[in-house]
Amino acid sequence: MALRGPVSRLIRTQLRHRCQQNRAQSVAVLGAPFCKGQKRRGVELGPKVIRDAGLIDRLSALDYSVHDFGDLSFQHLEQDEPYMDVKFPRSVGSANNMLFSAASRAVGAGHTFVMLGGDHSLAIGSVSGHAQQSPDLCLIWVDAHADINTPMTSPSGNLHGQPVAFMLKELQDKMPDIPGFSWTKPFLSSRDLVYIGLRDVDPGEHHILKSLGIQYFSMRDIDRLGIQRVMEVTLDHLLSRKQRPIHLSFDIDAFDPSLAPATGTAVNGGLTYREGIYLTEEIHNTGLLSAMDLVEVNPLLGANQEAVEATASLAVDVIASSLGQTREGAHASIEQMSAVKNDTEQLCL
Ligand SMILES: NC(=[NH2+])NCCC[C@H](N)C(=O)O
Ligand SMILES: [Mn+2]
Ligand SMILES: [Mn+2]
Repeated sequence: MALRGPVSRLIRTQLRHRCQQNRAQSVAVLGAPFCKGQKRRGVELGPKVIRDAGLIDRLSALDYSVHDFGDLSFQHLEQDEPYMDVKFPRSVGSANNMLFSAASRAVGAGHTFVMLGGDHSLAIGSVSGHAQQSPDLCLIWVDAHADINTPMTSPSGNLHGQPVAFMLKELQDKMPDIPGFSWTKPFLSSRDLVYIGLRDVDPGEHHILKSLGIQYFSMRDIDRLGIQRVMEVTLDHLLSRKQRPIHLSFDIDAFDPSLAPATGTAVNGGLTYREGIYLTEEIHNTGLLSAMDLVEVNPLLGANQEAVEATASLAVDVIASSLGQTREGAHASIEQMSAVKNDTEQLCL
């Protein structure tokens, strides 16, 4: 029986809106094959192995329209002397400037933005590009490391250990003028950031975390509280005052090296598979994830092909789960089915 009259018209209008909302759900994937934020070759191959592990098909199966924008191509700079102890400042600055524009455009066009690294220095461009469109965003940083060194505190001079220092307003007067970074401006308050998974924090970083009162959950905290409580407190901390867009910056080395061996700065005692997936499921369930990074997959550092594939496939699982893949299965809603079949009789089911 076909539905007629004002009620059915109302239902059909609502269906159309739902359908349009669903269609508006689109993901932009962008590769950033870049390695100059650290010294080991191979992390620039991250986007390729993550795509080869089936990322695009997995996201398409989740009912998104997936826009794969390919990889950025970064220019090679011949002259890039260290500044203080900071390595490759101009290369890192210019790569991030490109990424900044791309991220801002993707988010501005209404996509959920997924950046495939590359090393973690790329979060400077990715998060600041996102913030350009969503100034009230909050940041969840999942990592064995805090990546909040300043050039003065960094033990290595590697910029992948420093991206958060470029973002925080509270660290503005601790940051020198580094060549290549004149385009950056701090945009994040320390209360809008939460770390999960820390277990290798440098003394200068520890001092910054404590003196700014940054909310963090080390692996020890996860042992004590359990991942469920950690996510509850994380989301409460970031969202209880107001609902706002989330940026998830996920370093694959947050996982235990037995699960993610192909990475440059592996640290024992990391997240289990189930903790990592629960964490991303909870972020998805907020409905507020607006951009994410998946960084530090380095296929040249796996002991063999199997190790590389395990790491890349874990990266795909993290992204898919952040974007709504569930462990309990799912079926299309009645609204979706009726919209697809263009048949309101489905409603009688
Ligand atoms: N994104 C990463 N994997 N960072 C590792 C950083 C290691 C160390 N804390 C440093 O600053 O050099
Ligand atoms: Mn790390
Ligand atoms: Mn990192």
